[in-house]
This record gives sequence, structure tokens and C-alpha cells, in this order.
Amino acid sequence: MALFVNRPRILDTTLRDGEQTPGVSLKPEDKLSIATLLSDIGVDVIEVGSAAASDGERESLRLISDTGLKAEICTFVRGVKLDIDYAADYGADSVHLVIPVSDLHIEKKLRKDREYVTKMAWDSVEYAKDRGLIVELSGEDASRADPEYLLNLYAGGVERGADRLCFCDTVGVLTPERAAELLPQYCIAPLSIHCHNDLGMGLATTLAGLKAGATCAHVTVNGLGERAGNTPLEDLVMSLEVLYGLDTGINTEEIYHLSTLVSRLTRVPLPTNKSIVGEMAFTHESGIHAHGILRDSATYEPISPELVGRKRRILLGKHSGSASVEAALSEMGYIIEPRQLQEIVARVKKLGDDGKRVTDSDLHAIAEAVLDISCTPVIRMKQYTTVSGNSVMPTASVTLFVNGDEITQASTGAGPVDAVIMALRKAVQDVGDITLEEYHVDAIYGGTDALVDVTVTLRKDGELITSRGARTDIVMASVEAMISGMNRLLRKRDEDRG
Ligand SMILES: CC(=O)SCCNC(=O)CCNC(=O)[C@H](O)C(C)(C)COP(=O)(O)OP(=O)(O)OC[C@H]1O[C@@H](n2cnc3c(N)ncnc32)[C@H](O)[C@@H]1OP(=O)(O)O
Ligand SMILES: CC(=O)C(=O)O
Repeated sequence: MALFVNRPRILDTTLRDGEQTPGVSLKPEDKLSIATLLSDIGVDVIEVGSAAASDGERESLRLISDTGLKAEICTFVRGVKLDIDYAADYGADSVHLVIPVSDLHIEKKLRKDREYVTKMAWDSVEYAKDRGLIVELSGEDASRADPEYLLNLYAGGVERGADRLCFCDTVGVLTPERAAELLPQYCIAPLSIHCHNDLGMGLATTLAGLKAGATCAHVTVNGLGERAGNTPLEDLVMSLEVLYGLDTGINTEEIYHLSTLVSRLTRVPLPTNKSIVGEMAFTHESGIHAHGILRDSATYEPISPELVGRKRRILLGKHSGSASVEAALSEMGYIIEPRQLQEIVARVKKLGDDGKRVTDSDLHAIAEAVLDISCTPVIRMKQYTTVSGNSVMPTASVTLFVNGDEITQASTGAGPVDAVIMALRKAVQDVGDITLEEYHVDAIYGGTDALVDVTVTLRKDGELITSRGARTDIVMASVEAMISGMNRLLRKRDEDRG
């Protein structure tokens, strides 16, 4: 039985509440890139910021409004004429008119009374309608407000022309049960629900709100937002689609693209275990899981990664079993006997026990040792030099033997590691276009002379591999990881050619 009657609308507030994540600040062109993708994937309304906040915010609103996106363009306003004027003058279609409605907010924050706030709300609705705006009249801290007072404020707002209402669980204290109790009385106009994740209840309460009659959910990409953030777009959309069988109208295959764009532009990294979009959401290491996945991915994946624009990965480590190690070896082109496989699995587990991430290069090296294959590396390092300091541009030079030819290259970079990696890539560019997809340094414990563990993910012709370098010198560890990975990728090409 379907739990929701209609397709819920989605209002994305990544560019407003999401940008209120402390430390996040987006330039107008960044906001436009995100808004364009949000509109393209099918979001109904985009709250692009708070026009009153700054000149840059108004510039963003103008830029996005003038682009003519399919989605409705909304901006946050207080019950203040100036805010509403900004919204109208800078091209918004609609306003998210936010009015504090709990006594706590009215008395302590605004230092006003209920009558003052009611009048402010109603006058603002009338003014915004006069300025030609669609109005979503929103109760801030609605979950802690007196329900009777709130209903009266909403009803008067609707009488004065408010097109929609919104119920904000501003500090994330609403439970799904309370949402089910409270919300039906407010369905006197299309109702939105706006939830925060302070206690991790955002998604559950948003779903309960939709079930209780709300017709629109406020969400943010990656769950960004004040404090612990808002209900994540990706979680809500995939829950509605997969668990409740609803067509949200969102192109789910673009979700990962959207998530990584937002993470990159906001500089808020994704937690590795974040549902749907975290690095590990479709990555498996445990032997029992990998064995199951290899037979039927549904055994340990509730949705297929392709549905959200991702790919499955199987990592090796101390929890691996023979099925996943054999699959990884076979992908690398090794044909092995059962006894050799047992030995390789044992060595993989030993690396894991030593606290190491097991990379493709590690597996390759183990396989070569166990199978006793001697392999001539394509690249050998002759020397590298880096220069850095407070008054010089970080610079690196490298000399490599590439297929026996001596090649020297130099590069500047953001720091010595960046410079040496650029120089290495330049030195091998004639034999392969290798890009660095990820660079990771494991936490260093101990003193400044402790071992540094660098892992790189490299790509060539669509193939991704990981490799590691571990030295006390971070530049040397980086060079080691790069050379090992580049050799693996270039050797693979030579092997493929026969
Ligand atoms: C739950 C939420 O997410 S609410 C949205 C939060 N977003 C923002 O704050 C957007 C960014 N904010 C800003 O740039 C600034 O705070 C501005 C431009 C809006 C206001 O700046 P200032 O005028 O310097 O005021 P300041 O930030 O110190 O205080 C907020 C003022 O707005 C008033 N106010 C707060 N909410 C509302 C509201 N919904 N309607 C009307 N007035 C409000 C406060 O009472 C206070 O005014 P007061 O000093 O006269 O009492
Ligand atoms: C308006 C808003 O973002 C809130 O009340 O949480």
C-alpha cells in the first residue's frame, strides 16, 4: 500500500540553509553551477540564499534568476519590508518568509509578543503578494510553538494570500509521532516540512511529515545546514523511491555528481560512511559480504550503485576472503592455483593486521612474489629534488628512466608534494596520460620523524588503481606511491598489448 498520495515536491535549500553551515561561503558562479544542476535533476524549488545578507547574495539571486532555470527560484526573507524588496528587485519567483512562532523565539530572541509577530507575519504576506511574489509563510521553531497560536497565524496568512505554508523543526526536536499528530491541522494550504538533524531525526521526521499531509520536503545536498544540518536530499529521494515506491521526478543517476560538486565547492568533505554518497556506501571489504556480492549484489546492497551514478568497489584488507582476492587478481589478469591463492590471502591479511590499507600495487607485488614472476618496471627513479620555503615558489625536478630513456622534467606547485607529482606526471606523459584522482595521507602518530603513509588513486584510460608509499619523508612517500602506481598502470598496458 502506498503511504503517500501524491508525488512530494522537493525544495532544496543547500544554497541557503546549507550555506549556513559555519565556514561555508559560495561565490555567485558556484551557486549558479549548483542551482543549474539542481534544476536539471528535477528539484521543484531552489532556495538560493538570503537576499538581505550581502551584496554577493543579491548578485547570486540576480544571476540565478536571470538564467531562466526550470525550477522556481526562492529566497529567504524575514518579516521585514527591505528583505522582501530585495527578493522582488533581484528577480526571485518566491519568498520563504520566515516568522519566529515559539514563545521562546518571540519573547527571548525578538523581545516582542505574539500580537506583534502575528501582525508582522500578516503584513509581510500582504506586502510580498503586492510585490508579485509567491509566498511560502514559514513558522520558525514551529515544533516548540503553541499549536493554536500557530494555526491562527497560518490561517490569517492564507487569508491574506500566502500560497504555501512551512513547518520548521528548527532545532531538530520533532519526533515522527509528534509530526503525525501536529501536521494534519495545518494542511489548510500546501504545506512544507523543514527538518534539522540535531538528533539524527531529520529524514524520519520529514517522511512522517509527508505522510501526515505535507506536500513538500525541504532538503539539502549532503545534509548540509546549520549545526548538524538538514534532511539530506539524497537520503529522502532514495528512501521515497526505493522504500515507498514513489517517483520523485528526480534524476537519481545525477545524485552522486551533485553531491561531489557541492562537497567540492563548499569544501565540506563527505563523511566516508555517509549514506548514498559517502566513499564507503558501495564499497565492500569483508570476505562474507564480498563473496555474496560477487554472486548477487542484492545480498549486501539495498540499491544498485548505478542508480545514484556510482560504481561498486571491493577493497582488500584483513577482513577479505579468498573470493574477493581471487576476483581482484583475475581483474589484474593473474591465473592462480588454489594453494597460491591461500598464500596471497594470508599475506593480504598480514598487511591488514599491520594496520595498512591494501592497495592494488600491494596486491600486485604480493602476487608477483607468490607466483615468482619477475617483471621489469617501465619507470625507474634516478633522482628528484624539491625546493620550498617562505619566499620561493615550491618547485620540483625529477629524472626518470622511462622504458630505458632518461627524462628530466620540472614543475612548480602549491607545495613540494604537488610540485613533484606534477613533474612526475609530465615526465611520463609521452607514454600515458595519468591523472591523480585522490591523494590521501594517513594520520601520523608519534613524533615528526614518524612514518608517513601516502595512498594515491591514479586513473589512465578509465582504469583506476591505488598504490601506497610509506616513508618518514612525505615527499619521498608520495614519490614512491606515484611511481609504484604509474608502473602498475603502464605495465598493465604493456601486458594488455601482449
Ligand atoms: C533558522 C534559520 O535558519 S533563520 C535564517 C538565518 N539566516 C541568516 O541569518 C541570514 C544571514 N543573516 C544576515 O546577514 C544578517 O543577520 C541580517 C542581514 C539578516 C540582519 O543583520 P542585522 O540587521 O545586523 O541584525 P542581526 O543579525 O544582528 O540580528 C537579527 C535581527 O533580525 C531580527 N529578526 C530575526 N528574525 C527575524 C524575522 N524572521 N523577521 C523579522 N525580524 C527578524 C532580530 O530581531 C534582529 O533585529 P533587532 O536587532 O532589531 O532585534
Ligand atoms: C527557517 C529555518 O531554516 C529553520 O527554521 O530551521
